Amino acid sequence: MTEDAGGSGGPLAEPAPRLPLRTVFARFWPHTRPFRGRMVLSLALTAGVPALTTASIGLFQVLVDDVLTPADFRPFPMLAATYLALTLLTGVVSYVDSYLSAWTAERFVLGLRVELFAHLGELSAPYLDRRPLGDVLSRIGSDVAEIEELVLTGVNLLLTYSFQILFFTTAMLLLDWRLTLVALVAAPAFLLLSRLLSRRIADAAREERRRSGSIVSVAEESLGNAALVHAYGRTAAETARFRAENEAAFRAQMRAIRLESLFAPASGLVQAAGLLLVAGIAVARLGSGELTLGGLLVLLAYLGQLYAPVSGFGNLAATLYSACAGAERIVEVLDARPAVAAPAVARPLPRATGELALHGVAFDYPGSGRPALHEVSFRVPAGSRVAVVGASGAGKSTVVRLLLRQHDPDRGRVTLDGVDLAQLAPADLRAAVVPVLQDSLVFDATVEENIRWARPDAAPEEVEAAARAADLHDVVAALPDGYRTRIGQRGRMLSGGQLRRLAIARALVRDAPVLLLDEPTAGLDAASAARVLAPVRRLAGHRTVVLVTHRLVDVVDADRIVVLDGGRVTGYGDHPSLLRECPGYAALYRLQEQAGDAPPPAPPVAPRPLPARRGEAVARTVPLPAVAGPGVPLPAFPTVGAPSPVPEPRARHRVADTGRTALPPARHADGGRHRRTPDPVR
Ligand SMILES: Nc1ncnc2c1ncn2[C@@H]1O[C@H](COP(=O)(O)OP(=O)(O)OP(=O)(O)O)[C@@H](O)[C@H]1O
Repeated sequence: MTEDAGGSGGPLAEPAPRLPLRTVFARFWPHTRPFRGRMVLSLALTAGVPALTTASIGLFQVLVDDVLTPADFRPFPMLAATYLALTLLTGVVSYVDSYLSAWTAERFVLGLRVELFAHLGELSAPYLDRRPLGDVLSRIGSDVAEIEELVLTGVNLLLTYSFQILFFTTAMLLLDWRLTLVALVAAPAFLLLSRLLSRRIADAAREERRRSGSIVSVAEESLGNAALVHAYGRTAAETARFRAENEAAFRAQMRAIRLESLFAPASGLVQAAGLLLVAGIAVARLGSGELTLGGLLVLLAYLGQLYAPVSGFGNLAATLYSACAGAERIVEVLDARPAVAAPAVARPLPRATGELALHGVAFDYPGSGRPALHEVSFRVPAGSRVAVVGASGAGKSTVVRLLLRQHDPDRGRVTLDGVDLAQLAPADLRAAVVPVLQDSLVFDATVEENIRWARPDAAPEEVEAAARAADLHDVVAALPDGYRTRIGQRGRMLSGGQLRRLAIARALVRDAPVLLLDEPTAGLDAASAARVLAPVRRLAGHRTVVLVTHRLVDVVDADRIVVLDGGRVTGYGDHPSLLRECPGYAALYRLQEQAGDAPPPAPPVAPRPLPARRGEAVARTVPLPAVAGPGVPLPAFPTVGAPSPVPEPRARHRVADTGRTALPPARHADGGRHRRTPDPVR
């Protein structure tokens, strides 16, 4: 959060790179392809209106010269009928034109908005994490509409003005070409004026668009954190921050309006000078009989009509440059590429067994300048429960992000069933690895809809089975409408622990071979934590479970524990062996014990029956296969309590990036017959 309560800091939203108008136009013009037929029709109608107006004005010359001047009223009924018919036709044409233009404009905006939304979805978490959400929402909302101003309304106005100028100038030239040329000397003055003002208006518009993004960002951030703001009595400071953004937007808007408002009186002056010049010369020509009174009146009427589109051209430039400021913000989003790319040719993986491994993985967050992971290697055999532990900032969540392929490692490989994640089709990876994220994100929908969201074709019995497996069924049964109960914004109907279990039920219904839990017990008391972990324990043998946590008491019974410290693996083994041989782990455990983190109740040994994974009749058990494929070969790996399929190596802890042995093998009173800790990679 920016400390900008006094409005001294900059806006939350970053400025978008500037682009020439031409580039922006060329970028979005292809988006009009589906509407080109309607655009051509609209264009014909656009030309029709000034043509009909020109004819209506022409009737006045006939009225003055053939009816009023000679006081002969015989042609009048015919003239009146023609005028009425023209007016009616103009009305019909402009009605159809307005409807068609609005339809095309709205459809264009709709298509672009949906494309932008889908693209943001593809960019996903790492992109959105770096930007204020409010600014992104403001781009989806108002900035998209600006592009329509540029591409459709802009083109429409450009053509309307061109047709008007063409028809009125032709009619004037036919009436008196010399006077018409005099009248047109004012045109360059309009263009010069527009050139002078439009770029300044564009700068003001850019600042205004950016500040609009910041206003929504501050509102979203403050209202989203309303509980925190109230609890700390920061309402006034947040209001001041909101006001500061609004004041800045107001200043930018007023600057644009000042410049735009200058245009009207300045162009009025140019217009008046042109009209007076023409009127003076015309009166002289009237006196000499070179021009009829009807001709003079109609010429002046045409001239009045002509200046509107000429000055409209000037205004249009300003409108287009303002719209360009919004469009630049959309181009910036559309040009952003996902942090990871799908492979051109994916390796098929219809049904993964669920073996995961990191092979010498190093990773820096873009722009952070310091590595988050150094040469991390460990293996999670299919069907096992492996915990990744470590102090805050050790790199646990980074491991989760790499396992979900939100980022690719800078060095090394992350594999599923021996296949590099980068070679898998995104759909195969998502089908195989399902996360339960740190924040229990839920939708304002019913319990059933929230669980089924992970697999829309899940039958009601499958939803209930997942809820039972996640120890949620009894809670749901006690709700007013059972599974049909709406849980409200951010699931306020449920407690933190119940929300975690809902998130686990949602993951279970997905029926994926790998379940990835990121800090599932964070912020919960011991009893709630135990209820969240119990369903996870019951998954033993059914699915691969990777449990990331800083609470060691939660994972004492895990098959294997990976200890991370400063982005390095400093220990790998089961709890008893790590207690003996990994001093960092032992110290952390003792610290948590002293802090009163009681170990959870003993895990139930017999797993409750779970909904069997589709296509799997029997739960997998040891022995577990070794990681296949190129890179560091990983050995078969014993499950706690099961006989080891291979002779265990000598216990040791490797500092993973150097291969140096951190500790000598521990000597024990039992003559060294203690459980040995397998190395993460060998
Ligand atoms: N998006 C990011 N951009 C830059 N650096 C990051 C980002 N996320 C994490 N880091 C850095 O990477 C390192 C590892 O962070 P990570 O979130 O993986 O730790 P963690 O073990 O999950 O911590 P915690 O238990 O507090 O969640 C930290 O130094 C952190 O500052």
